[in-house]
Amino acid sequence: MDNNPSADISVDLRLSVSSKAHKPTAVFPKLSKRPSEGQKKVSKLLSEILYANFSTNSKMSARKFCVGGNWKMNGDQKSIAEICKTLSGAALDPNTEVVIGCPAIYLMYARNLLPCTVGVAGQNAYKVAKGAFTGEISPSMLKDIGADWVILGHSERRAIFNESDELIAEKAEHALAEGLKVIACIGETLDEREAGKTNEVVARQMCAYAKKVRDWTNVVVAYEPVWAIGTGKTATPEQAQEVHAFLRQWLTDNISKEVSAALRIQYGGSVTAANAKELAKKPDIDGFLVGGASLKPEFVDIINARQ
Ligand SMILES: O=C[C@H](O)COP(=O)(O)O
Repeated sequence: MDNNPSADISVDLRLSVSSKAHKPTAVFPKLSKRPSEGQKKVSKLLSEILYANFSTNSKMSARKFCVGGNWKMNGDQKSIAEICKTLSGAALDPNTEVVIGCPAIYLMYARNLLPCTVGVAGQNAYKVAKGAFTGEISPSMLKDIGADWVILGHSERRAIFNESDELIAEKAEHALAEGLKVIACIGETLDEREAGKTNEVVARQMCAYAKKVRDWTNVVVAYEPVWAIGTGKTATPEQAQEVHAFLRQWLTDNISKEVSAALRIQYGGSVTAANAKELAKKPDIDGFLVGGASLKPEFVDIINARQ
């Protein structure tokens, strides 16, 4: 039997977990006598395999909650100063990353008023660094004035400004190359949902990003069902979780297990202080992208939804 360590061993797969180290302490074969060398080898191997899986799961639960406020084309100096004052004076959950998507013209103004722990995002950026592109702004310009993020592929950019999956992916590729972090939006319309095409649509949008994005470290995906945006019709926590779980599996199948475990997926669409806590309990919802409510004091409660 020593020569064939895998033979005749029944293994107890339950993990003994140290709450401090978050590491299984041991996995031992059930033995009626002292373990042989072969059995010890099998036990060690199983411990390593299980610890590797456990580590991946630990990373999943360690995804830092990330809440974005997308102010869209709203605000002026006075109202922005008020929102920034509210955020500066509030006790924000230190375990939640906060990003404000501000109209480009007020980005530097907001940057100077917001706490330094709050990130600032452009709401769009073009796919090249500079040139004859009247009206556009580039990722390097955003970086130059203190933004560290950009929101790309929002459904309003897709629907109103006819941005294609391909253009959005090119923008993401360039923004990442310039050192910005990207909130990459996806989501289905009501017609697509009612036609049973939700998964197909979000997979197509993810595929487009995946053709251009090589390193997902600085990407957060925002799943925003278009029918829930600005309508007051939030996806139920179950509906949102179902799509987030599909996306997680899509990432495992098409990118890698590691990216799937680490990538944060936000939910967006009529998130309010009233529904944020329940949504935040879902295992694959790693934050929110908030429109209307991010302009109100209740945004603080949304940021703190996990407390
Ligand atoms: O980017 C944010 C989304 O469009 C959600 O907007 P909303 O919270 O007003 O529905």
